[in-house]
Amino acid sequence: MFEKELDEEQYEAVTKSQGKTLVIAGPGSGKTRVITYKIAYLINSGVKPQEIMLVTFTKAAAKEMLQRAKIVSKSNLEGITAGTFHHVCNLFLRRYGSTIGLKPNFTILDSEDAKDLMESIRSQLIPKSERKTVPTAKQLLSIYSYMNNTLSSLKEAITRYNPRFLEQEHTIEQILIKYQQEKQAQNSVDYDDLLIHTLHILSTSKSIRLRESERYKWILVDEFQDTNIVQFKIVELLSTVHKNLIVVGDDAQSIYSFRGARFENVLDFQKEAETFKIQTNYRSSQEIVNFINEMLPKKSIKKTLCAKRSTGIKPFLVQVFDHYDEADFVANEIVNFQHNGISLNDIAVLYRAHAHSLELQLELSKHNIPFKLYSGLRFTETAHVKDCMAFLKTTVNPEEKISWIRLLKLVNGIGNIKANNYAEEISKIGYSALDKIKEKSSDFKKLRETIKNTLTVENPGERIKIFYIDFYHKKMEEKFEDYKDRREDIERLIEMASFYKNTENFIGDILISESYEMRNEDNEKEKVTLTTIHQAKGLEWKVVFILSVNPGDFPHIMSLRENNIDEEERLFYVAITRAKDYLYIIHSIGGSSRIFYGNDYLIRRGKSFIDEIPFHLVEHLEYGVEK
Ligand SMILES: Nc1ncnc2c1ncn2[C@@H]1O[C@H](COP(=O)(O)OP(=O)(O)OP(=O)(O)O)[C@@H](O)[C@H]1O
Repeated sequence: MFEKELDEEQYEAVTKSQGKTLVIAGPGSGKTRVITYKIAYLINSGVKPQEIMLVTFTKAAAKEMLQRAKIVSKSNLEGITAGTFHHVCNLFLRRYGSTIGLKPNFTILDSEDAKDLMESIRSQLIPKSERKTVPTAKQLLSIYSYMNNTLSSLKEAITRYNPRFLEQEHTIEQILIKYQQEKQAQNSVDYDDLLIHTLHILSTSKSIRLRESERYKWILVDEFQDTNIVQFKIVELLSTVHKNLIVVGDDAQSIYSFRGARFENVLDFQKEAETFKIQTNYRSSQEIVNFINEMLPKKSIKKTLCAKRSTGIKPFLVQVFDHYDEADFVANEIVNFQHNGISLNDIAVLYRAHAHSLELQLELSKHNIPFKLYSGLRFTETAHVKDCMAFLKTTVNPEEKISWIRLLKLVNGIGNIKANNYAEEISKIGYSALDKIKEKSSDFKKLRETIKNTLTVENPGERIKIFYIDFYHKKMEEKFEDYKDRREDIERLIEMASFYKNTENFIGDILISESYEMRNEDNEKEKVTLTTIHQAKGLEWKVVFILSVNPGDFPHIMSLRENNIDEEERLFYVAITRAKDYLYIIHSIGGSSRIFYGNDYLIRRGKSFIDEIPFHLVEHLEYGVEK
């Protein structure tokens, strides 16, 4: 059965795997195929669908695998349990939730609901005057979720999230206790509870554990490298009786530790499991595979991929001067590919952080190249960039009310009505109206002062910088949980703006590129994909560009500071393994000046992936000039 459809290693993994089994699947080696055929193989060997559980990372993956398995097995697979951990645990709790006091009609709070509940508890428990120092509802949920998904203590979770909140540990604990009580009183659970409650029931009730694990003769887990400790324990407990736990994954592609994924699950499981490796790569050209083999992350299980495809072109290692040259280079290459008949849909640009794509977004717009973003909003649509642009607009055109309203609403104590009234006033009589506004808060005075100070400055970059340092950075910390990432965007915005002599031109360029993009949103079919590497997981393109492979950008600045770059190595590995035919790794010698960190030189001396690249495996290109 299936000898023709599978290669030798896949065949072994499908037909010989039983008991505790770890299938280490290299990138592009056909993980999906192995799982699909394993299901079909089991069915054809007489296993009933209801005796199989398949757990996947996304709902879409489960659907795709089942569809294929149905075709291969010629069975409708009626009764199989398949889906994400959340799905599987939800089914479980519908049956057994009553043992921990959940009524069968319990409801699930989605992330928004959970945030609303947390917010209301936070407001109830913390007096208004003290709220500033307490984490926001979103931050509290992140801490809570990390604690649940890693089974760590509150202290550990806070330390990992942001040690500055340690002072608030007691308060945070009170809020979280109340949050738990409230959920229980409302007969509801959040996403994490689905896992935590399931684990609790399975660990404490022997009869349920035996009944369920008697039922599931085979448990298959996809993307095992990204499971957390709770998920790992759940599938172990569910396979207590038959012990047929087949997990498939690639330890070298584990990239979700920030969410609690535990790369060590693979290594721990390997100690007690039989291991199969599938190492034929069906995706990339021989040259790219040679390169991939050399870049295997150091701490991962040894594997050597063997390319199935014929030879192609070596990956390109491109040295540019700075981000502008980088954007210019990529845009030009994309135009060339287009001329050579390659569809824009076959091209992707990958980066470590959304901020690295900003110049490119503008450059693609200038070249009329449509693109879609998998990660984040368009630069110009993000709230913090819009805030800065609103400020900038008020400095050139006091008559524009929309920008004034946006800006004034940043001030504590100014809501919609006041902001509208003040904006009306300023648009009529100009900046002098600012002095007539009777707002006593120091916040407002600060804003007024900031505006006045910037009016005498020519350079738009300098204007945003003053606005940011004197006023906005505090607002950003209050408003956004991910303010650190957003700070990078602001740095880039300042950097871009500083190339312009006059503010009107800068605003014009930014807004025109934005309106071009809006116009072309829906009617263009072919688009280049711009995505973070995290979002590119599992996907593939003919042409892949990896941007900003500079110390501090990628590897990320935080990982360099913490001297923890293992996960960055795995991210780099995920990135390079997405390419089928053309791979470009781009780094800059100039780099960006990190205005607010001020320690750029230090960081730039940190680890660089470029130093690790065997030079004979890549084609070298240089682009751009020293400015
Ligand atoms: N035995 C095979 N013969 C021909 N093509 C195969 C075979 N096995 C897998 N493939 C093809 O290889 C490609 C990569 O497979 P798949 O997307 O499942 O990889 P993967 O292991 O999930 O990779 P990654 O982890 O890098 O995302 C697919 O196009 C798949 O159809």
